[in-house]
Amino acid sequence: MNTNEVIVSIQNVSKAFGKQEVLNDISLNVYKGEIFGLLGPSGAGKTTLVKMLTGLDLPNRGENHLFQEKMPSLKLIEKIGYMAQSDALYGELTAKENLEFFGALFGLNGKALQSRISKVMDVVELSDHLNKTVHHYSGGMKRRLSLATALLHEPELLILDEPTVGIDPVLRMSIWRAFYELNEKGVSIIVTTHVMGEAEKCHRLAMLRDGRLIAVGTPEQLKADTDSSSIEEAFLAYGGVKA
Ligand SMILES: Nc1ncnc2c1ncn2[C@@H]1O[C@H](COP(=O)(O)OP(=O)(O)OP(=O)(O)O)[C@@H](O)[C@H]1O
Repeated sequence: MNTNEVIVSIQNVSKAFGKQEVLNDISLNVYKGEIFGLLGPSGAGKTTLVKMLTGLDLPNRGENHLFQEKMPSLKLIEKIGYMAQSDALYGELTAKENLEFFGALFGLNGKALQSRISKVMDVVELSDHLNKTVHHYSGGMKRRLSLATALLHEPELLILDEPTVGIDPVLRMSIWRAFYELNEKGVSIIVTTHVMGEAEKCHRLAMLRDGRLIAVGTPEQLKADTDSSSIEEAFLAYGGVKA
């Protein structure tokens, strides 16, 4: 369901921590309706880039625009769902209590909040564990609950930082099914990964290495342009190191 409407515009963005340049002149558009992947090995700069897209960090040079609004912008908070790399959940609370807390932050309450909670728990297949203390959740369940918190306020754009890291292949497939279902309902998704198989599931991909953009395109284009039979081969052909 790709469209021509640009919802994320990354314009000549660079970022350094001290003397270490972590992102170098990145320019990139993401269109409404896309599942867009940021692929690169550990340390490539994926998290740094998505943090800037959510407004949690600022570039040293360049600008990020989301929905035609320069980031950071408080106005956009309701349009974005962000799932960070590490789960930001309260272990001593139940899943329901966690979701009530995060829902309240977005101004949800009463029946509307309870209805959203049951909907998002259904999406992540955790409905049977609503009243379980998060402390007793497995790592994979926590990832899925984090996704549920990102979905609560029905964001138009989901930004997911390695959402399936540490999750077994069966669960990974069920999470990707959830992404496709959300996408079919009009949600655009930006997802970071270093897993080649996941990159293949995205509509378009940006390949990052050492803070530089080395290629952008559909998985099919990237493979065809490098005469590769896999995304991994294409990544190496573009000058990436093994992710
Ligand atoms: N707050 C910070 N202070 C100093 N250096 C940082 C900071 N955040 C990130 N870095 C450095 O920036 C580089 C890129 O990190 P980043 O987390 O963006 O990479 P990544 O592609 O997301 O990697 P991973 O897949 O391991 O999460 C790394 O060398 C990291 O050490």
